[in-house]
Amino acid sequence: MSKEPDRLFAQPLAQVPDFAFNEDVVRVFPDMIKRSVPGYPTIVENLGVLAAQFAQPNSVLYDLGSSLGAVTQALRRHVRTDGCRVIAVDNSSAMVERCREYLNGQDSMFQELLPVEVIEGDILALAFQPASVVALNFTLQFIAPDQRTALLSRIHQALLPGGALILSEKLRFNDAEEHALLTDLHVAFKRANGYSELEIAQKRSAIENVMKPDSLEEHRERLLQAGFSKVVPWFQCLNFASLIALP
Ligand SMILES: C[S@@+](CC[C@H](N)C(=O)[O-])C[C@H]1O[C@@H](n2cnc3c(N)ncnc32)[C@H](O)[C@@H]1O
Ligand SMILES: O=C(O)C(=O)C[C@]1(C(=O)O)C=C[C@@H](O)C=C1
Repeated sequence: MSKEPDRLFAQPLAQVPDFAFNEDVVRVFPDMIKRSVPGYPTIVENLGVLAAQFAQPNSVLYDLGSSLGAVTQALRRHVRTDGCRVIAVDNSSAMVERCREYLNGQDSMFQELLPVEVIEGDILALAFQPASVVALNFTLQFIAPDQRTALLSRIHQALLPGGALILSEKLRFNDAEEHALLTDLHVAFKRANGYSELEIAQKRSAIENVMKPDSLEEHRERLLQAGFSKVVPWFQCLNFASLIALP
């Protein structure tokens, strides 16, 4: 994985462009996401552990919005169920290209990994195959809010009995005091990871038009509306959380 440090927002920008998963972001993404998302390494590794509990024989495990394939690699490290294969999907060609390189690297280091296919495409236009595990790891927040229920319904329809959707997101909070406290603590987390006030401020304005977090209550309601029977939060660190949704 690239070790290049994220300095994308370190210099003052006359106008901060909307955040995009382009080649510049791809180069620094492993560093960016680890220093920006509290609990990210724990979520990714345990997503593999959880997936191993829900994986059903001869089914697909989806990594939707796979970026560089961190979740796909964790699935391949942990799932041993017969006949499973991973399908990773991302609509950023820069991400997909680098993801394929990293997965080739994983293939050359380990034997008997689950087969994987990386698709460059829009998850909103995907024809889902019967799946036992679907991971949306910090991806739904980048989908237009009015498209989210339809996507989750289609995922629900594809899920096999015994399977699960694992959904990780940045959260907002309906209680203003809770929202302010956890937002401040997230800024402190970024500062402690070496980001300057300028970097934090410019990143915030880059993502505010493209990334729309929901509250835990909104997620729960929407998942139930999409047909899921049970929603179980399994991880929260500051304003970032991960949920298991059962079909
Ligand atoms: C924050 S990143 C996901 C991080 C990744 N899952 C991980 O755990 O390392 C969000 C990803 O979703 C992808 N994405 C956003 N909208 C998408 C869409 N409609 N279809 C496919 N991928 C999408 C972006 O290109 C980006 O790579
Ligand atoms: O809230 C932030 O500042 C973030 O950086 C969050 C977040 C995310 O949750 O995906 C946004 C964009 C980058 O992909 C990395 C992290």
